[in-house]
Amino acid sequence: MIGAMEPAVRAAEARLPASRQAAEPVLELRDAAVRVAGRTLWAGVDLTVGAGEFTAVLGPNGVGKSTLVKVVLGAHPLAAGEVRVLGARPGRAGHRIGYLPQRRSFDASMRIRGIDVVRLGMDGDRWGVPLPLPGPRRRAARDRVAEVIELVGATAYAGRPVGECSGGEQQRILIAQALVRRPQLLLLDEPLDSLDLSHQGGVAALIGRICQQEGVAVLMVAHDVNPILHHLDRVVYLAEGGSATGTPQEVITSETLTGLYGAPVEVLRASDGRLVVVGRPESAVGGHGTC
Ligand SMILES: Nc1ncnc2c1ncn2[C@@H]1O[C@H](COP(=O)(O)OP(=O)(O)OP(=O)(O)O)[C@@H](O)[C@H]1O
Repeated sequence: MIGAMEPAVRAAEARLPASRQAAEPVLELRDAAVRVAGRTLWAGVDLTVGAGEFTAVLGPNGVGKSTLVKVVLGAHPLAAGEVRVLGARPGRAGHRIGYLPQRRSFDASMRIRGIDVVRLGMDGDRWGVPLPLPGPRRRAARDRVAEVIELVGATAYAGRPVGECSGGEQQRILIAQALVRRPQLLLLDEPLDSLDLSHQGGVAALIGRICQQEGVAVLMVAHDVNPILHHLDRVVYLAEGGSATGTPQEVITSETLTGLYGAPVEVLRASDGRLVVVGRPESAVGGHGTC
């Protein structure tokens, strides 16, 4: 097992402005391990995420990436170690966390408009008929919905039925919904899944911008690191029983992945900068062999 790469974390933190270095971490995991159905999925995860930082969770299918997100949400317990979310135990942060679950999309017959989907992020967790908000609060809510729709670049189609929107447009609407209550931490579970390459690039750039402009920390499960590679501050790479944490340049190397898998793995860089991982059980950096 490869533990956390503390020098890597220190190097990443040294790049941050002093105000952000001093602030309390948004998310901290210390020597964390998870068991599911009597099996240790991953262990030794050490991770510190500060405001405005973009972290990817990588690893093969079934290794426990979504389970890590559930740990942060407080929906799955750790078997060992510690986790702190916004200075408290998981499950206490409420609307300070925005969450986009895996494989959410809308049926083509869905008539609700994009703007209404975003507005549901404001108060959709409350049961019953909503009480009318007083004027100033109603205006503030409406302005925030418009602001966040503009932020994700969805103004042109937010008034259309969401079922008529493309996969990439729906993903932007859903990201807007997760952002509408100004979360400090955004959890995204494979938001690029099923998008074509150009939409992947657009949504990846959007998420990078959200980190920088809004100061939101993002933890994103990804199956292919390449679309987000240039926006990332660090990665958590999970493998059966172990983990490695650091900048992409430190973790996605032949040496680190060979140690993590306990079998020869080669990381190649294509002429366009994409990473290609060869000789391991299943791809988590791109397509198997090439990407
Ligand atoms: N409630 C459960 N009971 C038993 N096993 C479970 C349960 N929930 C998850 N698992 C198992 O735990 C493992 C990790 O699941 P998880 O969804 O976290 O993996 P993942 O890395 O996100 O996978 P993928 O890349 O395929 O989405 C899987 O083998 C899954 O079958």
